[in-house]
Amino acid sequence: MFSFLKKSKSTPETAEAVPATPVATPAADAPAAETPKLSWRERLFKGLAKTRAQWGGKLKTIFSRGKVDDELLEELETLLLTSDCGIEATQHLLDELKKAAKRDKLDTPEAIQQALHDALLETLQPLEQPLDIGGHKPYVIMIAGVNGAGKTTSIGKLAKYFQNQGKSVLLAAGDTFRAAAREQLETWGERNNVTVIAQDKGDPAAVVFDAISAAKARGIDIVLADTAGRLPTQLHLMEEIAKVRRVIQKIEPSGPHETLLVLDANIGQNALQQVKAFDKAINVTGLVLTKLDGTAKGGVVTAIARQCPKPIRFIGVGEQIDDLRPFSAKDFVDALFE
Ligand SMILES: Nc1nc2c(ncn2[C@@H]2O[C@H](COP(=O)(O)OP(=O)(O)OP(=O)(O)O)[C@@H](O)[C@H]2O)c(=O)[nH]1
Repeated sequence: MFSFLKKSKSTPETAEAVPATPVATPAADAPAAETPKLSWRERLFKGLAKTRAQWGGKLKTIFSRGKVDDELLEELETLLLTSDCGIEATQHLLDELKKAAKRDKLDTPEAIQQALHDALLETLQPLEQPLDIGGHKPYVIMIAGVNGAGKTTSIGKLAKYFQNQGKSVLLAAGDTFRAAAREQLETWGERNNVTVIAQDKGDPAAVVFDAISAAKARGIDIVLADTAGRLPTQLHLMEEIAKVRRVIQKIEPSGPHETLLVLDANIGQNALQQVKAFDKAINVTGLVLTKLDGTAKGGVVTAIARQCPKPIRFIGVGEQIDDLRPFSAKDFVDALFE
């Protein structure tokens, strides 16, 4: 019933190989079946509980004064900084609040809270740019990030997400460094009933090259290419991933059509360095922010918005297959204030 394909160097890919039959099966939902099904908004709300807990009570106390004075601004500054908003975004939000207070003569806790809500929303809105996968077939998405950021898991979730939109997907197991990553991807592929192109050992660029050839031969809509985790300080590995990108361009000159950097939200402010370093090496076009459920550092999205604005294509708020969705600034901000 599954059609994933494990490929080795000695068995070159051909168009006649096992055809992909990318149809979601009930098995794709198996891990989620034991828990009650929550809507995405409910899961987002639950996922952001830690960040909200950090804000919630404190915001009420801070805003209870009912006027925007120096003391309020100082307390709010501390709260925003401890939520990992970063200095630049914190200053921006405080300035916006001061402006609104003057303009609209804010004099109730509710009005001040609403003004902060609106300033946050305005700051994050530009990052809401959903991925448009039209225009190229196959649409090649390269996934990068540091070790353990959630790349392989996100690929599994994305495969399901795209299948639900009626798209066929092929996975490239470009993490040839960690054997378990390949196995993990194959498990995800099996669950989602999609082909996985893998090699036991070898060159990640070659795996991705083969995967794109296979996708072209089979008329697949989307290639999701995994890569091994690496730190921006490991220069030889950054060069390796830059090579993967160059090799993609050899077989698909317009690709990769999206280069996603996966960031673990727990790293807070370090996210900024990672975006800058990966962007330099592989021209990052979008972000996936994972593990927002495990952190009180959700404020890092505002730091990203102000200091290295890249579209946040998806956010992850849990380990289940449905726990990754496109970023909606309004849903995100609402979930922080509800
Ligand atoms: N709670 C939570 N856990 C997540 C989320 N996304 C990924 N994880 C978990 O994070 C861990 C690491 O995920 P992987 O997908 O293996 O990370 P990776 O980036 O592929 O790791 P390497 O291959 O070692 O670089 C796994 O236990 C995942 O289940 C999320 O949104 N929330």
